[in-house]
Amino acid sequence: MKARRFFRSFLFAAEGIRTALKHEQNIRFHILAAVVVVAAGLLTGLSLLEWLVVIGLIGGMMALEMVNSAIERVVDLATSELHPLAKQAKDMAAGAVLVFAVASAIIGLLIFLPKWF
Ligand SMILES: Nc1ncnc2c1ncn2[C@@H]1O[C@H](COP(=O)(O)OP(=O)(O)OP(=O)(O)O)[C@@H](O)[C@H]1O
Repeated sequence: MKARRFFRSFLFAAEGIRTALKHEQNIRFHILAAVVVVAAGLLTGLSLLEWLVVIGLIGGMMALEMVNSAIERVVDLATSELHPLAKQAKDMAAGAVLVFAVASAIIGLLIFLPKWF
């Protein structure tokens, strides 16, 4: 019974990922960026620790982008009117994505640049 519930939750999560891929252009951009980074990593040669960091950042970025999209939907569901709290919620969620993206870019540069130059 528990295993069935776990499996159902897994299916719902997979459905969420499919929805994000279908409707969110940002997610598709992140996938493209991830493919480029992984290709660069394979060509450059990364240590195990560096791969762990890169994979963690890629996964974190995509997960955060999906949470941002989920927050946008919940806000839109809660109100169709302009409300300062709706703006704050959406802007903070977008800000969280930006913070993680900037940190990821800096970490990526710190990993790759010394190997290239
Ligand atoms: N109900 C609302 N009340 C007040 N401000 C809102 C509301 N909905 C969106 N906004 C604000 O309007 C701007 C654009 O919002 P929008 O929902 O188009 O988001 P977005 O970031 O362009 O997302 P996306 O295009 O990925 O759906 C943002 O600053 C957002 O905070």
